[in-house]
Amino acid sequence: MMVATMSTSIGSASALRAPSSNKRAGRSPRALVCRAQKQDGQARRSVRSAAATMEAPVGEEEGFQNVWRASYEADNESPELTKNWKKTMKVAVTGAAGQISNHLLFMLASGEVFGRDQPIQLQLLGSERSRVALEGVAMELEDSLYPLLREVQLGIDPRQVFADADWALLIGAKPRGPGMERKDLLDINGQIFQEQAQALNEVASRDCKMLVVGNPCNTNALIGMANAPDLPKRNWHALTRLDENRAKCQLALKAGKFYTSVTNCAIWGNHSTTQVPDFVNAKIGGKRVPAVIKDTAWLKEEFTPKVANRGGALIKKWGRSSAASTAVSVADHLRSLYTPTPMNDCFSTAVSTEGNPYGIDEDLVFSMPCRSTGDGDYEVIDDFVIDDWLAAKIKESEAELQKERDCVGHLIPGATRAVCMITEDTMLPGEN
Ligand SMILES: NC(=O)c1ccc[n+]([C@@H]2O[C@H](COP(=O)([O-])OP(=O)(O)OC[C@H]3O[C@@H](n4cnc5c(N)ncnc54)[C@H](O)[C@@H]3O)[C@@H](O)[C@H]2O)c1
Repeated sequence: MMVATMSTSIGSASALRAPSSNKRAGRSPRALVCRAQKQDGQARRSVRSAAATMEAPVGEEEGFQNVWRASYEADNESPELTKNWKKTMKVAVTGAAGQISNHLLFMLASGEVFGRDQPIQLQLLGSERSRVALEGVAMELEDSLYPLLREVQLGIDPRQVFADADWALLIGAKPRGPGMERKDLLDINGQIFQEQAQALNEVASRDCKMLVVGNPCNTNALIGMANAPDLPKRNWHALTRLDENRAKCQLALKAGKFYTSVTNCAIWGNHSTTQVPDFVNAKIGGKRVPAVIKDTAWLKEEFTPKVANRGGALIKKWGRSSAASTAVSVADHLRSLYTPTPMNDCFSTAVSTEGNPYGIDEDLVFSMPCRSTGDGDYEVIDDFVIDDWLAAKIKESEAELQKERDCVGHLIPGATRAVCMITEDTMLPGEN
């Protein structure tokens, strides 16, 4: 039972206090701790529920300006529920007041992503513009009464919000504004990821894993890994699972099968219109796709662009970019890392190409077929067949990523090249 409602409004005058009788009355409440502080030494307030207040007075913690925390303390009421729970996982999410997060946060808190035995603490990063909206998000999380959600922190400073994070889901990024060229967007969002990576390098768990969703996600992840030298490069991912899911759906529709029969379906390359959905190695009902869908022209000329342009087609219909299916694909991505990959299957994730078995430039973040033993880590599968068609397509996506890398050389420590050759105004997924 919750004993206090939380007001996270910045500067709200009334401090909420739970009835002090709750603990003594033996109700063992799920105690709510709420702190709201105003920045720059202005008036601050700290609120605690009775259960917590009786144990210790609230102090003002250094470095917690701009951070609002709602902490659900274990109430010891149901030891049966919690006795097999794992250690709380700290999951930082950026762009937490945005569309994708609005779906994803609730999936994370419910346990359907990391498991019903995995309590989590959400550390939510917003931008200056979205800070009030973020408080609304926290209110909805609170009202959802998720037992596994142990704590929520809100803030706009990555150095505070990323503290000890086990996972950082980096969703927040700026959309392209009117008249903005693609190279400008690479620069603007690249700066966000440079700053956030530096913060992760300083304060996150040394095993922290990062998933970049904000576009252009491959290059943002490349900037991230270069600016976080103390975190393992292989822990950086960029999301291409949505593209994989879209490819599976189209193959299943064409074959007249249910999508669960589509396996081994990889996306190669950039999360952009040069991405390569791999029908050469994909299977339907255990058979190679070209043996099931014999229409090669469809596979090459319709399927491939349809998957690559799906985001844009969706915007035309709906007026905004995919959010729910993106959140689902983030959940799929995370689950794939914590579930052993079945034999003869794979999942797609864009990761460092260092040491890759396909001869791809070793200094990129490139989507490739991977498998996991279920421990959160992955390996790149090394025996995919690369025919001439696939090889040529992979080269195109590689060339695009090389150009993107050159455009953001100024954000990559030690980069040897920082000349932007992207003159054409190509689109990011979802923009067209
Ligand atoms: N990789 C993929 O498959 C995929 C799919 C869909 C969307 N995306 C990308 O995901 C990103 C987010 O999409 P959305 O629909 O949620 O957008 P959105 O505009 O609804 O939300 C983005 C949020 O991020 C916040 N933000 C901006 N800069 C920030 C910063 N520096 N720190 C923290 N927060 C910041 C904004 O205030 C906003 O609340 C976009 O870049 C989009 O292109 C990627």
